[in-house]
This record gives sequence, structure tokens and C-alpha cells, in this order.
Amino acid sequence: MSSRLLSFVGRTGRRRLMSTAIKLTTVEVNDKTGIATLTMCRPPVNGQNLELLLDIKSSINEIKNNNSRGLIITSASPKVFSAGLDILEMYKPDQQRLRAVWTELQNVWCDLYGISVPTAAAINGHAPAGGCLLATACEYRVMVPNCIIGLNETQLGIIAPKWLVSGYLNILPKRVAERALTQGRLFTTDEALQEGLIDEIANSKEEAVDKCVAFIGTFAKVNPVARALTKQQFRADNLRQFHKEREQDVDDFLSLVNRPEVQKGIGIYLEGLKKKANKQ
Ligand SMILES: CCCCCCCCCCCC/C=C/CC(=O)SCCNC(=O)CCNC(=O)[C@H](O)C(C)(C)COP(=O)(O)OP(=O)(O)OC[C@H]1O[C@@H](n2cnc3c(N)ncnc32)[C@H](O)[C@@H]1OP(=O)(O)O
Repeated sequence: MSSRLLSFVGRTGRRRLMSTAIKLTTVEVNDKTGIATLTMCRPPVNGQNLELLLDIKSSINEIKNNNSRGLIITSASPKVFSAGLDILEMYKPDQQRLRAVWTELQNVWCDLYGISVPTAAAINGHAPAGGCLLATACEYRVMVPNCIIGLNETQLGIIAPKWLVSGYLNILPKRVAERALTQGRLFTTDEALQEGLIDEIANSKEEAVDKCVAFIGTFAKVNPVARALTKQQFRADNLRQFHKEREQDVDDFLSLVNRPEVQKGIGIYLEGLKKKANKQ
């Protein structure tokens, strides 16, 4: 939850500042289906800063505890599912906050990847890097046309750690994954469908959500405990490996981000993003 200062004029005519908590995610449970929709609401691109990651984690936990029959993750932004980590968190960073950001990204991934209920991503816009991470942690993906999805880290001169890649490897044949990762390839919606990175295309967010609901509905007659244990069996090795390496992974991330040449690269990358946005 992020807190913001709201200014208002009170009865005395004096301006007051009030700190309010603003949630960057919402959870809506459909009474009929019992399926929870987790929506990311951090405009313009759902950049994953510390507060968004904390809110995603708390929403996943809420869904774990409210007996929902499934989880759909989507975005309130009209064009972007999530642009991945908020690059501003990595530029001239506060060290403690940077550590917390990466730790919370890890937490979000392992909570979403490991949750027992069926999960699906209604990818209603672009999903590079950390956006792709969220989508590939789910069991099913439906995407709108003319968008991009993929792990582009090598294009940025950085290496995606093993746990970040493991969702990819669950979905894509090893050969396709290796090539895509070494190229830092971003797939168009059509390419993603062709390679199996997404399961279906939908013409709108609503249709994408409906298709996710239909996927989760395929488990209606399956014993939920048997389903959950089977899912766990498939995912346990990746999670075990992740828990072994997670602390080292945070240290590696910090030392990478703090390198002067990486800081310089991030600065240039941010400038490029801003220039591109200003041209539009
Ligand atoms: C050497 C450089 C490296 C940079 C990272 C180094 C980190 C090292 C650590 C290793 C860790 C490995 C794991 C990383 C996981 C990640 O998630 S890294 C994040 C990678 N994400 C991206 O590369 C996506 C960049 N964004 C885009 O490609 C596009 O914005 C979009 C396709 C998602 C959407 O396009 P569009 O709808 O046209 O919006 P824009 O006009 O581009 O953007 C609007 C607005 O948002 C700002 N913005 C976009 N993405 C980010 C972001 N990830 N973080 C922060 N801000 C972002 C963009 O600058 C615009 O802002 P203004 O309107 O100009 O203020």
C-alpha cells in the first residue's frame, strides 16, 4: 500500500495535509464463479515499484485465504499489462529499498507460482520482463493482439536469474527458451501464440478475462486437493532451487545494479524511454 499526501481546506479555512493509503491493486471475487480477479492499478505502465509489489503480494495472500476457486491477474491500464520492474527503483538507488524491491519481486513470484488454486493471466497489453514473469508464473495466458511479451534482459545487458526464467522453461521447449533468452526476444502476440508462450488470443480485456474464467472452469469437476498436489509436484523443484539461492540472488542483484557501468546504462535506458514517450 502506498501512502499519499492529500491536501484539503478544512472548516477553519486552513489547508491540511492528510496521509491516505492508496492500494495499487484491487481484488474482486465473482459471487457466481468464486474466481478472484487481481487487477494492477499503477498508471501508466504498472511499473513494479516496492509499493506495487507489496500490494500484489498482499492481494495474492488475500486470495489464498478467502477460499477463491481461482486467480486471474490483469491490469487496469488500457495498453500495458506491466512494464516490469520500475527502472527508477534501480537508478541511483537507496540500498535498503533496492534490497526490499528485489526481495518483494521474489516473494510475488514464489507466491503466484506456488499458489494452489488455478491461475490465469488476462494480458491486456504489453508484458516485457517482470510483466512476462507474472504472466508465466500462471498456468494459462490469454493476450490481446498487437502487444509484446518476453524476457528482454540480455537486450538490456543483464542476465535474468534462474528463478525468473523457470516460468519460461515450464512453457516453452528448452531450445526455443534458450534462443529467446539469449536474444532477449520480445514476442508479438501472434508469435507468442505460435511458440506456445500464450495459450489464446482475445480481442479485448473482457474477452481475455472470460477465456481465463473458462480455463479455470475446466477444473470444476477435479478434486481441488488432488489438483493442488499435482501442481505442487510439477513446481516443487523450481521452488526448492529458488529458496536455496534466494539470498545470494538478492546480493547478486544489488552488486549488479550498483556497478558504475550498469548505472550508466540504466540512465541511458531511462532517457531513451522518456524520449520515446515524448515523441508519441
Ligand atoms: C542497462 C539498462 C538496464 C535496465 C535494467 C537494469 C537492472 C539490472 C538488474 C537485473 C535484473 C533482471 C530483471 C529485470 C526485470 C525487469 O523487469 S527490468 C524492466 C525492463 N522493462 C522494460 O524494459 C520495459 C520498458 N518499457 C517499455 O518497453 C514500454 O514502456 C512499454 C512497451 C511497456 C509500453 O509502451 P508505451 O505504452 O508506448 O508507454 P511508454 O510511452 O513507453 O511509457 C510511458 C511512461 O512509462 C515509463 N516507463 C515505461 N516502462 C517503465 C519501467 N519499466 N520503469 C519505469 N518507467 C517506465 C516511460 O518512461 C514513460 O514515462 P514518461 O511518460 O516519459 O514519464
